[in-house]
Amino acid sequence: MGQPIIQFEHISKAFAGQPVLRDLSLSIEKGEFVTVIGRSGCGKTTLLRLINCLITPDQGCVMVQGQDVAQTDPIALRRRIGYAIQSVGLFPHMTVEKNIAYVPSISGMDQWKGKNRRKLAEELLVQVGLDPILAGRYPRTLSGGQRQRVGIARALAARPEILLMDEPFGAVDEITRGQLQQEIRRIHEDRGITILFVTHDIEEALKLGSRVLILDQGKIEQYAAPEEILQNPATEFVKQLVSSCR
Ligand SMILES: Nc1ncnc2c1ncn2[C@@H]1O[C@H](COP(=O)(O)OP(=O)(O)OP(=O)(O)O)[C@@H](O)[C@H]1O
Repeated sequence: MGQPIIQFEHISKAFAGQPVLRDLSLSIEKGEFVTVIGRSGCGKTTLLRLINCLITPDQGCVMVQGQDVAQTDPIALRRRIGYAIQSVGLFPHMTVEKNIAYVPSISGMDQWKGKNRRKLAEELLVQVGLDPILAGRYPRTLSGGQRQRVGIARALAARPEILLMDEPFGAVDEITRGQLQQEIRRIHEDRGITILFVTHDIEEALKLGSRVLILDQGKIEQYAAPEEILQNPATEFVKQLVSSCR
């Protein structure tokens, strides 16, 4: 095992005096697919946003690829880390192609210049299971599921080594969700990318994760492979969480 790609070292974070994460330490190895689960408000989004420096810890540090994120230019850091969220946040005045090309373009990635841009955007659309013809459309003309997929394509465009996904499949129907799950699995396998994926659904967490991180009250209840969690739940909380999955 090499150096962890992401490390939380004694992280504490409170909002308005309310502790959200308490002295949390965690190492994530390169290439893992970590699913993050816990009750609403337990700090899942906070954990993700500490990685790309959208928020800063009160105590402790977060290391990404061996570098303390507090010492890293946050803009450069965010360009290296894909971020896909439930609300997607596509730019409404830009075509799908331009949305997807946005980060690579502002990062000065040469291969995204000129005619090649359409080709690369179309390739990404195909990877996330969409018809490449959508490249020329505007977000408002897409369905919710299509927008979700474009959001993932956009997060992947700059070929990040880390992809943060915050309930990316929360707003789609069950069939689309199943398809998106397969697609993200395939992308994970093909690219060898490290993924952190927040979900409310324990079955999804166990199905997708190479490791599952279970949080409660700002602490780690268990961080282990799905089989281990099912066979040896570390706490009463984990036992209850997985009780419906046996
Ligand atoms: N910017 C902020 N200002 C104040 N409080 C915040 C802020 N961000 C998060 N919180 C609070 O911190 C706690 C954890 O929030 P977080 O979004 O990390 O939870 P979560 O586990 O992702 O929740 P959910 O599953 O509902 O999305 C919540 O009580 C939330 O209200």
